[in-house]
Amino acid sequence: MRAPSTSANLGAGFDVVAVAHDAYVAEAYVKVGSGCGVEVRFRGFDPGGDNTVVRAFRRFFELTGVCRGVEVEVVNHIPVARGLGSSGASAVAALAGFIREAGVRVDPRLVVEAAGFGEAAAAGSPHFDNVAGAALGGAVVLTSLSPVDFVKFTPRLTFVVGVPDVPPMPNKTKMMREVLPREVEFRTYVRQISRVASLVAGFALSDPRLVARGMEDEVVEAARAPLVPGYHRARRYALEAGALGFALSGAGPSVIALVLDRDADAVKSAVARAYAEEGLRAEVKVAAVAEGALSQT
Ligand SMILES: Nc1ncnc2c1ncn2[C@@H]1O[C@H](COP(=O)(O)OP(=O)(O)OP(=O)(O)O)[C@@H](O)[C@H]1O
Ligand SMILES: N[C@@H](CCO)C(=O)O
Repeated sequence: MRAPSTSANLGAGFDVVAVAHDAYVAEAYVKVGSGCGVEVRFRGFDPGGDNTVVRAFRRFFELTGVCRGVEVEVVNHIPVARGLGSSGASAVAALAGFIREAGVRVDPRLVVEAAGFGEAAAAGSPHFDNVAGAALGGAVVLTSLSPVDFVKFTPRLTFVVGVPDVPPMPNKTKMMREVLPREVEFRTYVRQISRVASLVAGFALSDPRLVARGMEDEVVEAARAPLVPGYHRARRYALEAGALGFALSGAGPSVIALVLDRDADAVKSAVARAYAEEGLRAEVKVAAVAEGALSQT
């Protein structure tokens, strides 16, 4: 089973918006037997015993009242701790693999809720955006956090994803959530909800210029950008090269630019040049919106 990489937030949509893209994938190979409990092995990066997959299954079995013996092998091609949803995608791929192998029908909202709780192993607190994107694909908007509910759109969008090769900060997402302001000024709040409205309208109308307007953010990115190597130069060069919008991918350090197809190569080169001038190695890819893991169940 495969689950796509995702970019959460997209600027103003903190914790409630994510897009799934074909930049990378996480794979899970699942065997279902008798008994009750899950054993997970990781090929490549191993996050240790308390990981998102184990926590997601634990929550899934609680929510569904179903418990089976499950063996999972995860092969994660999504760069870890880079803001591309690696922790969430591995849990979603594993759960979707279980659903297919066990031949059960499950409300997608339960899958997203279980995997989102699993994210606490990575981020210190549950968040549902990355896992909703990995499960459903497309552009997902969380319309309720408790109980979890969402709307999926399938806009035709093209992105450039920049992944700087910087030493992973320990507990990166947890730390990036701790630097966020506790309060915002009311007029700031109103500007932000206008941006989220623009994100949603842009997804619904498949209008990249509306989506781009929602990728502005003066709360979360303002707090996080100073901690992200290359962010400002990559943003400036991407916009100068024709990008419509630019944002941190999730909690970073990766970045995501929204582009028209005709500008994709120019923006990709501009972002690569920005990182090179910062003395950073980076992988920069053009990516399209991807389908989610549950489309294969
Ligand atoms: N199944 C898993 N796969 C990857 N990382 C995991 C997993 N379970 C727990 N982790 C922990 O989470 C960290 C990566 O999660 P983190 O949230 O920091 O980044 P990410 O998921 O790659 O991207 P994003 O910022 O979009 O969430 C790893 O350093 C690891 O310690
Ligand atoms: N919405 C989460 C996404 C983490 O990838 C955050 O920004 O902390």
